[in-house]
Amino acid sequence: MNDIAPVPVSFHVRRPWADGGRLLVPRSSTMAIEKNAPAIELINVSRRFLSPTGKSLTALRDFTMTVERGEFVAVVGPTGCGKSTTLNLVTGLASPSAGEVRVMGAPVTGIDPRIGFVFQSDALFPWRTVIENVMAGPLFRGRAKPDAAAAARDWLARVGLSRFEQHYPHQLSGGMRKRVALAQTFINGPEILLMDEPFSALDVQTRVLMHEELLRLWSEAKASVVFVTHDLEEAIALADKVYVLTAGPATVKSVYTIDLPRPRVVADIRYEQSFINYSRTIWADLKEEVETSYARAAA
Ligand SMILES: Nc1ncnc2c1ncn2[C@@H]1O[C@H](COP(=O)(O)OP(=O)(O)OP(=O)(O)O)[C@@H](O)[C@H]1O
Repeated sequence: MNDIAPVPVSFHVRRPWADGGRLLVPRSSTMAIEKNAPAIELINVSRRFLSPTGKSLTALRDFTMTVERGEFVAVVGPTGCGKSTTLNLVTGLASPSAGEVRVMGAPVTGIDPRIGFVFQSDALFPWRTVIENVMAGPLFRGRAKPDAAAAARDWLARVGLSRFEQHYPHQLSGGMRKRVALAQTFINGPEILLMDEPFSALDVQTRVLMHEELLRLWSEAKASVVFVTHDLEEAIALADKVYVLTAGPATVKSVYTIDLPRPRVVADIRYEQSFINYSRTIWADLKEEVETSYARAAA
C-alpha cells in the first residue's frame, strides 16, 4: 500500500506577480520539453534561508519528489516544515541551495507559463468583474479581447457562474470566489497546477463541493497537480499519492499510493473502509512529525 521513502523536499510560492499570482512570464530556457520526463522532479534538494538574526535556516534538506504527468500529488506535513518552500522552487521563484529542480525534464531557470497556481487567499482583482478576472490571463498572453471573453464565458459556465459574470469579487461567497479562481487558472491550460491550501478558508460543505469541482476539472485538463494541505482527509480523497514530510527541515518521510478508484465521490468516499484505513495509517505517521514540531515550538 505504501512505500516509505526517507528523502527530503519542500516549497514556497506566494502569488507575487501582477496577475493575481497565477500568470507567469515565460523564460525561454524553461520551455524545453522532454517528451517522457516527469512533470516535476526535485532531486536531493536543499534550501537554506538567512533568518532575521543572520543565522542560516535549512527549510528543506535532501528533498526528493517526482510528480508524473497527469498525477495528483498531495503534500502534508507539520506547520512551518517547508511545504510552501517546495512549491516556490518548482515555480522558479526560489532557487535550491543544493540539488536540482526539473520541470518537464528541463532545469527550472525562471518562471514558467505552463504552471498555474491557486492559493489559500483570494487572488482576484477586487476592482474587476468576475469575467474580467477570468479574462485577465488570456489577455495577458496576447489573446484578442472577444476571444478572451468567449473563453472566459465558457469557463464560467463550467464552474457554474454564468449568471455572475458582471459581479465583483466582494459580491460573491467564498466558494464562488474559489470557483472564479479555478476558472481563472484553468483557462490558461496549465500543464502543472500548484495549490497551496486552496480551500482551507472554506466551510466543510463548500470544501467538499470544491473537491468535486477540482477533480472534474483536473480529469478533463489532465494537468499534474501538487496540492499542499494540512487536512489529511482532503489529501487522501483527492490524490494519487500522499507525501508525508518531516518536521523541518522538510524531508520526505513517506509516500503513500492511494489506490482508491476514480472517479471519486468525495462526499462519500471518506466513509469507505479503505479510506479509513489509509487515514489511520498515514495519520500515525504524520502525527509523530506534528508532535515533534509542537515539542520544538514549545521548547
Ligand atoms: N524567505 C524566507 N526567509 C527566511 N525564512 C524563510 C523564508 N521562507 C520560508 N522561510 C522559513 O522556512 C521554513 C519553511 O517555511 P514554509 O512556509 O515553506 O513552511 P510551510 O510548511 O509551508 O508552513 P505552513 O504549514 O505554516 O504554511 C519556515 O521556518 C520559514 O520561517
